[in-house]
Order: sequence, then C-alpha cells, then structure tokens
Amino acid sequence: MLVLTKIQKQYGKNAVLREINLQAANGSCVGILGGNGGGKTTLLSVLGGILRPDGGSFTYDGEELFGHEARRRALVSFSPQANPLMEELSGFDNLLLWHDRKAIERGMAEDGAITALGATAFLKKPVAKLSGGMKKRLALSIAVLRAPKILLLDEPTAALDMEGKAKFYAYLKRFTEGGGTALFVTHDFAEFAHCDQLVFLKDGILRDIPHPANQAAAEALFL
Ligand SMILES: Nc1ncnc2c1ncn2[C@@H]1O[C@H](COP(=O)(O)OP(=O)(O)OP(=O)(O)O)[C@@H](O)[C@H]1O
Repeated sequence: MLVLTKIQKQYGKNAVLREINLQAANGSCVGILGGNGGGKTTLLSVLGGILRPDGGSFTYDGEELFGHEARRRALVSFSPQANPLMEELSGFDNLLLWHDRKAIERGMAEDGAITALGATAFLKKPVAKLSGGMKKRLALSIAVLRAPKILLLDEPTAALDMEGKAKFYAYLKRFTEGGGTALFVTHDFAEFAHCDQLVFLKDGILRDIPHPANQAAAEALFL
C-alpha cells in the first residue's frame, strides 16, 4: 500500500500542496486530475525526490521513503513532463546513462519493457533526430527499466500517437497486474479509463472522484 499523509510544499509564500493525503493499493493506477498550476507536477516532483517536501510522509508497505533516499530510488521511478534526454547522444547511450548494458538488452528483448513501449527500433539514432513521440517512448523506457514498484507519470502520453498510447496503456496494465502502483497525471479525461482510482488536486488538497467518473461531473470540479 502506498500512503501519503499530510504532505506539504510551498514556494516562498505560495502553499501549493497544503495537505496531501492518499491511499493506493498495490497493483493499482491512480489518475490525478487538476487545473493548470494546481500542483500536480509539484506533487510528483516531491514524491520523485526532485523537490524536498516541507512536511508529511510517504510510505510504501509501511516503510517511510521521505528522508530515505536509497530506498526511494530503489522503489520509485519518475517520468517527468520534460524528457531527461541528452540530444547529442543516441537513444541507447541515453539509456546507458541510467542503466547497465544487461538491463537495457533485457529491455530490448521481444518481451522487454523497451520493446513493449515501442522504442527498440530507433535506439541507434541520435536523440536530436527523433520525433517528439519517439523521445517520449525513450524517456518512458528510462523510467520503467528499473522495474520500480511505484511509477510516477507526468502527462506521459501527451506526445504519443495512437500506437504509442496503446503500447503505453498495455505496459501500464502489465505493470499494475505485476503489483506495481502508478500515479498518472493527465489532462485527457478518456485516459482515466485506464485507472482504478481518481483524485482531483485543487487548493493544495486531493479530493476523491467517484470512479468510473462522468466527464461532466469532473468538469464541474474545475469551476
Ligand atoms: N520552481 C518553482 N518556483 C516557484 N513556483 C513554482 C515553481 N514551480 C511551480 N511553481 C508554481 O507552483 C504552482 C503549481 O505548479 P505545478 O507545475 O506543480 O502545477 P501543475 O498542476 O503541474 O500544472 P500544469 O497542469 O499546468 O502542468 C504554480 O502556481 C506554479 O507557478
């Protein structure tokens, strides 16, 4: 079980996360909805170790991850909105910045994660010559290759074509069926069909949305 309790984060006087509470079962996908500037990226950045929280706790199966960086890194992977790629290197060499060669080769096998995301075919090309969707497939491959228990996904499908999205949803299903927990930020309401639980981030607080949600009811939350 993933449990967030009273997580807080402010930038100067701007309290973006006031009191974040969430419980997610192992093997589930939580969809996170919210307006622009609502704090979704801030929340994933705090959980992903990019930003330091001002307070609160983040536990996985009872183990505290805030302040325990090695354990957080072993259990949590973050796919940020902006791809963490070196443009002048090939896709393969970008993977090598994060993973050892054996893990990459396993990922490139027929049943591997890189192949599942549709990135294996263009790994020899320099990233600068890849399309936006190809870069996102590569960035997602970097995030998932460690086989984390918790996957933080910040608008993972924004640049993907229909095939890329279908491959990503299939990977997400495989990940949660294998016991992984995903936190999935998206602005595309239709994507919540791939989630088991929905929450809405507004005014620094997460509110539950009944699932499956109806789009009109979700839109009303923004007003
Ligand atoms: N590094 C920063 N320094 C100061 N304020 C920041 C910083 N990053 C974000 N903010 C502010 O925090 C608030 C939340 O931003 P955040 O990027 O977390 O929102 P979001 O929900 O991910 O938005 P979007 O849907 O537009 O991606 C905004 O008011 C933003 O201006």
